[in-house]
Order: sequence, then C-alpha cells, then structure tokens
Amino acid sequence: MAAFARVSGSVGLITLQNPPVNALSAAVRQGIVDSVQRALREPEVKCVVICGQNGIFCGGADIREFSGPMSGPPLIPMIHSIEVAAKPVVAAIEGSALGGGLEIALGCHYRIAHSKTRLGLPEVTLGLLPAAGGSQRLPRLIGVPAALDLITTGRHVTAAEALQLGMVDQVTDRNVTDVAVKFALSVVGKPLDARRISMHSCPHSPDLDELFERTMQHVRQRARGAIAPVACVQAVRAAATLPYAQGMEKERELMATLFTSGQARALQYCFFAQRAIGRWSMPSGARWDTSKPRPVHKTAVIGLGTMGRGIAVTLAQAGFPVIAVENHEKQLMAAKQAISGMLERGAKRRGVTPVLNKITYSRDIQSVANADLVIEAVFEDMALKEKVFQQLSAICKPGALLCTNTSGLNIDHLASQVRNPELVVGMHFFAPAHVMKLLEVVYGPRSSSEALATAMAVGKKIGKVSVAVGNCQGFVGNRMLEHYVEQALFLLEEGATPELVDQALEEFGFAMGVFRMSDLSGLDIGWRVRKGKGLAVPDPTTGQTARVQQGRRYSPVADLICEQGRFGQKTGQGWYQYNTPGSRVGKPDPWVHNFLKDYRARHGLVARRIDHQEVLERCLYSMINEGFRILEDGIAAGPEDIDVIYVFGYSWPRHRGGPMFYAHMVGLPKVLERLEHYHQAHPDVPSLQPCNLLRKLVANGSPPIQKWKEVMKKINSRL
Ligand SMILES: CCCCCCCC/C=C\C=C\CC(=O)SCCNC(=O)CCNC(=O)[C@H](O)C(C)(C)COP(=O)(O)OP(=O)(O)OC[C@H]1O[C@@H](n2cnc3c(N)ncnc32)[C@H](O)[C@@H]1OP(=O)(O)O
Repeated sequence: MAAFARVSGSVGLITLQNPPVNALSAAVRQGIVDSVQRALREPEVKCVVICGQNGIFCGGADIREFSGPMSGPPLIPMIHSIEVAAKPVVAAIEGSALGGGLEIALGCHYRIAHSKTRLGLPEVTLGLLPAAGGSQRLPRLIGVPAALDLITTGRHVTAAEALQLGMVDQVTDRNVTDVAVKFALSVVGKPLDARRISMHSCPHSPDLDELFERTMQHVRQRARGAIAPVACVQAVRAAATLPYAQGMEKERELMATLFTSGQARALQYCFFAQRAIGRWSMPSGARWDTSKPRPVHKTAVIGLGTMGRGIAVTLAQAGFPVIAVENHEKQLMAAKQAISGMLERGAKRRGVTPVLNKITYSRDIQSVANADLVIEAVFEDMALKEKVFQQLSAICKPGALLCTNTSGLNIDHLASQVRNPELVVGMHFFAPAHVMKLLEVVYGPRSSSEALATAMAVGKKIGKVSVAVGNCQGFVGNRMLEHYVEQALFLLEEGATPELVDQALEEFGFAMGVFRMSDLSGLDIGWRVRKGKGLAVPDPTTGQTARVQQGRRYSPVADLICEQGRFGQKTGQGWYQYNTPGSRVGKPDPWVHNFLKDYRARHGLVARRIDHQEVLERCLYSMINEGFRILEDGIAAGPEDIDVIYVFGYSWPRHRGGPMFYAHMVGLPKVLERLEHYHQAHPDVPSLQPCNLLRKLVANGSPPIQKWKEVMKKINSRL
C-alpha cells in the first residue's frame, strides 16, 4: 500500500509501503492513485513528496504479478496523473529506484536522491523494456546516447552519475525525505510545464541514425538471440523520432510482444532462481535459516597455479586477509607478480586502491595455522590433495574450515584424510576464478551444516553466485557437461563437423559451441581426465582406442586429436586451426575433416546428414536427462540450482532460463519422446535412456517447473 500524511503544514507525503523493496503491487499502485488524488483535492496541500519506507524508494513493478492476470490501476495513467498534477511533486529517492520505481520518479517534477542511491531501468534483464513511459521520458531527459546505454544494458547508476547525467536534480547525504520536503515547499507556485519530461522534445543530434545503426548492431551481437535489447533500441528510436504520444504507442506495442514471450518468462525465472539458491537445504534437513556460519577472519590458499591465484585475488578483493602458500620458489615469485597485476588491474577498473597488502606469501604450509578457512587449490590429483589434507589436519587450528577447489574429485574421500571430516567442503571455482561468478559449494555426507553455511556465507561475501550441491563425480555442472560433450563427439562420428555442431549451439545462444570452447580451455585437460578414468587407453591387440569402453559406446575422436599434439588455441591447432599458437580466431580445418573421413572409413561408419535440430536435441536433452538424474539422486535440491549453475558457469543463454527451465518450456512429454527415439537408435548410449524422474513427471501430468519439487517429494514418499 501507500500511506498519506500531511507534514510541515502543507506537504502531502506519500510513502510506498511494501517490504522488502516496495515493489509496485496492485495494492501499492492503488495506494498511490488514492494518495495523489487526495493530495490534489485537499486545499491545505500545496506540494507533494513521494518516498519509500525502510530506506528504499522502489524496486519496480512486482515481478511476481507478471505471471498472473493483471489487476489494479495500470502504471501509465498513474504516472501521467503525477506528471500533469498542478501541484509540484518531488521524488525523495534512497536505496534503489529501479524499473517502474524510476519511471514514477521520472513522472515527478523534481528528483532528489540520497548519495548512496542506485538508479536504473533493468527491465531488459527481465526480458522487457521500460514500458511505463521510461523508454520515452529518459531520452528526453538525459539525451539519446546515455538513455540507450542505460536502457539496453539495464545497468544501475550511482546517485553521483545520475546527477551528472541530469537524471536527478540534487544529491544529498542528509535525510532525503526531509530535504525533499523542504525543497518541495520552496518550489510551490513555480511554473511546472518545463518540469514535465513528456513535454520536452528529445535532444537532437545530426548523427542519430548512425548511432542507432551502431547500437543495434552492437546489441544484436551481444544479445545471443535475446529479443528485449533489440526492442529497447527500437523504443528509444521512437522517443527520438516521434512525438511523445506516438512513442508511447510504439512502447506499448513492443512491450506487448515481449511481455508474453518465453524469453521474458525465462529471464524472470532466472531472477527468482538466483535468489532461491540462497535458501539451501541438505538431505539431513539442515537449512540456510537454521544453520549458523562460523566467523571467518583469516583465510589461506594452498597452491598458486592459475586457480589458486584467482581465488587469492577474489578473497583479497572482498577484504579477507589471505596467506598464499606455494612451495616452489619460482612458481611463488611468478604467482606474486601475476596476483599483484590482477589486483592492480581490478582496482583500476573499479576506481579503488589495490589491496596488495591483504596477501601474505609463504613457501611454508605451516603458515596457515591461524587461518579460519583454508582453500586447497593444488593440481587436480587425488594423491597430491590427500597429502595436503593430511598436512592441514595436523597444522590447522581446531574448527578451521578445510575446503578443496576441485572440479570433480571425491570430497568424502578427502574428508576421510582429516581429524574433523565435518569441516571439509568443496569449493568449485570456475576459471578464471576472479572473474567467473559461479561457485559450486559441495557438501559430502560428513560435512556439517555449519561448514556448508560458512562456505556459502564466504561465497556470498566474495560476490559469487554460490550453489550448494551434493558430492558425486563432476558434481552438477561437469556431470551434466560430460553427456553434452559425449553427444557432440558421437555426432562427429556420424557425419557432423565441429563447425556444424558449434553453429547449432551458438545459434541456440551459447557464447561458444562445444568444440570452440574446448579449443579455448585446452583439449589436454579432458584427455588427462579420461585417461585417469581408464578411458582413452589403446586396446593391446589392435593398438587403437576401442569405440566401446566399460560396456558402452565411447568415442576416441578427441583422444586421437590429442595424440596429434592438437590441444586447441595454445598449440594453434585443435578442432579448428589458428594462425598462430595463442590466437583466438579459429578457422575450419581441412585436416580435421580428412581425419574424420578416414576415421569413419576405418570403423565402417557411413556419414549421414545431420541437422541443427538433431544437434540440439542430442546434446541438450542428454544433458537435461542427467539433470533429472541429479535431482533424483538429491545432488541438487531443485531445478533452479541446476539452472543457475548453467547460466553462471557454462554460458547457457540466460534468456532460455537454464537447461531444466528449457525442458519445461519445450514440454516434458516432447523431451521424453525424443530421448526415447534417440535411445532406440543408439541403445549402447545409456545417457539417452530417459531417467525415472522424467518419466514420472510426465506420468504425473508434466507439472510446471515450480511444482517439480512437490511432485518429487510425493513420488519419493510413495517409494
Ligand atoms: C500485454 C502487454 C501488457 C503490458 C503490461 C505492462 C505492465 C508493466 C508496466 C511496467 C513495468 C515495469 C517494469 C518493472 O518495473 S520490472 C521490475 C524492475 N525492477 C527490477 O528488476 C529490480 C529487481 N530487484 C532488484 O534488483 C533487487 O531486489 C533490489 C531492489 C536492488 C534489492 O536487492 P537486495 O537488497 O539484494 O534484495 P533481493 O534482491 O534479495 O530482494 C529481496 C526480495 O525481494 C524480492 N524482489 C525484489 N525486487 C522485486 C520486484 N521488483 N518484484 C517482486 N519481488 C521483488 C526478491 O525476489 C527477494 O525476495 P525472495 O528472496 O523471496 O525472492
């Protein structure tokens, strides 16, 4: 709702009240409409101030309302009524003014912001555009280039930047409502027309056409198929070229298309999924709200290879003192230099002082004795990690949390090496660790809820999107990825080329297809893992790696490529060819095409035509099927956890919501039917066999994704 009060004799104060962010629910909108009418009606009221309760102006429209039938007064006429009011209306902005919240402020005649406020039109991140006049008012207020930037990216600006751009009239460090009340009284009786943004004409510049062309090109390149950024450019173009009323009509048309699109649903699902993962639970019943994290003051990182360096930087940037340990002198020196460079560059980008003194370097593992949390980041080798954990167990103070940065090794086995296995968790960072947002926090059967709570709290403090997952080979992300990569290799055997597979995946929205991505990260990494698993070993009789391993179809194509020393970008050759080692631009490689031709001939395989649809179905559905198995096994608590992992760690296109949301959008019966079809065609590929949970969800009427957990609980309790 919105409360009305008369203050300082003649100021009508309207306070938005809808915790936690004063979102514009139907009740809040009704409250505003009623309060504005009252303020205009009461002769004692000479001016109006709009503010929000609890230190936040407004987080925008109530996103939860978008999935149901809309009720209550619409925003556009409500904002219009503020703008045409005959009494001055001042927005007193603190905390955040986002989306519809900022659109209300733009309808006011004056805007005063607290210095700590952030303002923005983030609708594009929800698959929408600022459709309560925001796309038409903002360019009129701050000019087309700045409005295009803000509306197409959705970025939030500080109060200082807002003042510089002309979005707000004043910034204060004092109580913003008090300042706004005083200000409102000072403008009573002054003419208001010039303050009504919809009456301004859009600032004109001769190179507008070129600006729109350039922005549209840039936006399309970055959007990976997302439609909202394109619509945002079209809406701003309407503001720049049409009278306000016609611009509003265009804004409405564009919004109507976006509002009902699958992309908007996917992006709004992601918004809530990202918040839902913070409410973790363990199979033991322990939960985020009943488990207390331990205090963490001092941290340590063991092993300063690429991952260790990135982790140390992340911890230091978040304010943690870090003891960085590396026992090889040369490696330690190199790491020190690299870390300092990373901290300096990061600080320059953020306009702050580099925190070089947060990190203490040492060659002696004994120096971590006082740390509250230690992250082991040595080479991905179980024997080596075991040794480090045994040492840590002897050295660390009682109660210290021992974490391993591993992409898939058994957490429980490492826990068995220490005195307090309940204090061991996995922290799976993604490379580069100081850049990538995702952190899989892995609990084993013996990890305590306190240990998990502590790792999750540290993850949050260092700015990572942290997802709690159970212990299994590959955890969630890599376990699913294995099936995606496997299908891509099978498709090569059956007639596809790396570029055909990549093109299908990139058109779907991945930043890079599977082969381009493995060229970037290095083919040798996967090769080493496969060798470790006893795959990729030649048959002693034929000398060749067999196409059946451990009782199932196996493709040795990637191993054979590695045998040629083709490790991707770093060697200048992989699935693609590069002009020089280290170059990033790959071209289709005739050598690879001939190699595949020979390979097929050697194994009696007849190449067939493979289309993009098959690439997507085989690669994505097999991975989704594994996602259902992960849910069945209780490794992830819900589909949101899997989707957040894929969006933040594996460049899954956000506007498609994540693999499990995608399955929900495609329809579970269709996913099941296609998996059955492909499994029939490839009975030696177990990952194509539909898993029980998928079958059961379909048998239960394919409920929407928000209901899967309920159905899963029901199914489990019946077992
Ligand atoms: C056919 C044509 C039909 C056309 C109809 C058109 C009608 C629509 C017209 C206009 C539309 C306007 C568009 C909008 O305004 S869209 C919303 C834009 N706003 C945002 O994107 C802001 C989203 N929120 C945030 O960025 C943050 O929450 C922030 C406000 C910065 C606060 O951050 P923080 O303090 O970190 O808190 P949390 O993010 O954890 O949020 C706390 C809980 O509040 C929930 N929340 C936040 N914002 C909203 C919202 N706008 N609506 C509903 N709920 C919201 C959030 O989910 C948290 O709750 P929970 O943990 O339970 O998920």
